[in-house]
Amino acid sequence: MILQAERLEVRHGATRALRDVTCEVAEGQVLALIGANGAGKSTLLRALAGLDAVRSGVIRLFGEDITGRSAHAVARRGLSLVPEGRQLFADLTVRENLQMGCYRAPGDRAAARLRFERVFGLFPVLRDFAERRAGMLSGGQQQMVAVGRALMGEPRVLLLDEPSLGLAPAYVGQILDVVRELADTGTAVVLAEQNAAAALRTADQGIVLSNGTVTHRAPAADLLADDDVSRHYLGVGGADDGAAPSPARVLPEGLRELRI
Ligand SMILES: Nc1ncnc2c1ncn2[C@@H]1O[C@H](COP(=O)(O)OP(=O)(O)OP(=O)(O)O)[C@@H](O)[C@H]1O
Repeated sequence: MILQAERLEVRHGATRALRDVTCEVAEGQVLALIGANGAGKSTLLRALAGLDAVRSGVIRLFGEDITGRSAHAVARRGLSLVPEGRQLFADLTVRENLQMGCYRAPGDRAAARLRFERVFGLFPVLRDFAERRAGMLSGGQQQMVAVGRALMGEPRVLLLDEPSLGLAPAYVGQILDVVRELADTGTAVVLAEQNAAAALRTADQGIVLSNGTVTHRAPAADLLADDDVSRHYLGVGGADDGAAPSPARVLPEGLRELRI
């Protein structure tokens, strides 16, 4: 396993955001993290990336204990996080934003050019918009820049926090296709998503988080077929729904979601 976490506990003040969470991801595999709002998905990704302090438990990257290491040290060992909300530099161009991702693996000009080519190969629209300011792009295109920027550091492990959030279905498919492609070329990916059905269709393994603990752990295909998971996280239509599934939101009986 490239990345392993054992019995993690993370607190935010008085809130125990993660309790006894164990997970792992292998080279070439996608692990989907499923769960409702506030379940602990972002906290788990941030803990793995060295951004949230781990109170107890162990994180190993390539077999090395990295628990308590700084985010910078973890990044240098080949792990990259694409945070929720993208966090691009809106006033810089697409090319400049991508360039920012190179700091982890500076290399020479030729190496940088190859990395640009790889990102443009995965997201051709970014080549066309390379000199545009990132803030002018659509949400889906900005998400591509965020993923592309992470890839410029040539990570062996990629953590993605809700990459489909707010995107049109066409973009969701495009981003998740690239995620699959990255895994198929050897990257280990951890994908946190409320868009559970789409994530599980992309993933090899999945875990479901609820209130900071793991409630289900299984191959992604088994989770897609699981009645309990389907009812709570996959929305109407569940695994067979080809369209973008509804987000995991369980409303009290009698209440209908208000769509504006
Ligand atoms: N900086 C923080 N300070 C205090 N509490 C926090 C902080 N970040 C998260 N929490 C709490 O920790 C718990 C887990 O939150 P987390 O953001 O990890 O969940 P999530 O599954 O990623 O949800 P979302 O999909 O809304 O991002 C929640 O109860 C949340 O309110």
